[in-house]
Amino acid sequence: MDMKDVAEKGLVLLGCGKMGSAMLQGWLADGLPATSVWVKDPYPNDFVQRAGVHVNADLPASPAIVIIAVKPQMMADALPVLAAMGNGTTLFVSVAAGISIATYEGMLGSETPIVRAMPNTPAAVGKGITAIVANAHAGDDGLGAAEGLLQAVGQVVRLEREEQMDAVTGVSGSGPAYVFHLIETLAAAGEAQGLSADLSMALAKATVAGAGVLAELAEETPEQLRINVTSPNGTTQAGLEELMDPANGLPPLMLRTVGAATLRSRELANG
Ligand SMILES: NC(=O)C1=CN([C@@H]2O[C@H](COP(=O)(O)OP(=O)(O)OC[C@H]3O[C@@H](n4cnc5c(N)ncnc54)[C@H](OP(=O)(O)O)[C@@H]3O)[C@@H](O)[C@H]2O)C=CC1
Ligand SMILES: O=C(O)[C@@H]1CCC=N1
Repeated sequence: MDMKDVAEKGLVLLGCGKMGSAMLQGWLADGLPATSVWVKDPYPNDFVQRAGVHVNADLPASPAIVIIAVKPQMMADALPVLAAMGNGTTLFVSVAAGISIATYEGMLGSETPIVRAMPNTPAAVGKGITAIVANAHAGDDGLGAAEGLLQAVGQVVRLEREEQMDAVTGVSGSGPAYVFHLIETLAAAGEAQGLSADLSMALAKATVAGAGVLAELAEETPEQLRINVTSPNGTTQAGLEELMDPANGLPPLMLRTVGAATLRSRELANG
C-alpha cells in the first residue's frame, strides 16, 4: 500500500483532537487530498471543519487506513463503529498510549492488520518522531504503509518489541511537554534575575529551539556540544554544577519523570 492507495481508498481518522489534528495538518501539507479523509469526532475543531475533509459523514466500507486517535479511556465507546472494518484489508494504526495490539485484536478481530504507533505533537510542523510496531497480519506491508504515512510528519523508528512502547511514550510521546516546561522554567528563572517576562521568554524559546536544531544537525554528540559551551570556571560551569547535581539536579529528576510516564503508559493498558 502506498499514498496513492490511501488517496484512492480513503483514510479514516477516529478522534481529531490535539494529536489527530497535528498529524492531519502534516498529511494535508504533504499533499494527501482532503477529500480522501473521513474524520469522526463528536465536536470537530475549527481546523477540521475548515480543512475540506469529510466530517462525521458515512464512512467508506473498506478504507485503506484507519487512524485511531481517541483517548485510551474513550476507546471502548469509540471503537465499535469501526468493528465491521476488522478482519479485512483495512490497516488500523493506533496512536493511543498504553492500548496493546492484543486489545485491538480482541475488539476488531484477530485477523485485523494493526500497527501500534507513538507519535508526538511536533508532527504538526513536520518534526515529529513516531515509533511503530505491527502485528503479524499487518506484517512488512502494513509496517511500510504506516511508516510512509508517518514519515510525512517527521522521523519514524521501528521497534523490536511492543513492550518498548511504554518507555518510548515516556521519552518522546510525552517528551515535548518536558521541553515546553523547560522553556517555561528557563523564562521564569530569567525573570527572577530581573529580566522582563517578554524578553526572558524570547531568550528561552530561541535558546531551546536553537540548541535543538544544533543537536540535530551537528556531528558532535549533545555531550560535546554541552562541553563546547562550558568555559573552564565560567558561567556555564557554575550553572551546570546545580543542574547536573547527581543528588538534586536534572539526572535524578529526569529518571523519575520518564519513569512515572512509562509506568502510567503500562497502567493505561489495564484501563
Ligand atoms: N497529545 C499528544 O501529545 C499525544 C497523544 N497521543 C495519543 O493520542 C490520543 C489522543 O490524544 P489527544 O489528541 O491529546 O486527545 P484529545 O482529547 O485532544 O483528542 C481526542 C479526540 O477524540 C474525540 N473523541 C472522543 N470520543 C470520541 C468518539 N467516541 N469518537 C470519535 N472521537 C471521539 C475527542 O472529542 P472531545 O474532546 O469532544 O471528547 C477529541 O477531539 C490519545 O490516545 C493519546 O494517548 C499520542 C502521542 C502524543
Ligand atoms: O499524555 C498522554 O497520555 C499522551 C500520550 C503521550 C503524550 N500524550
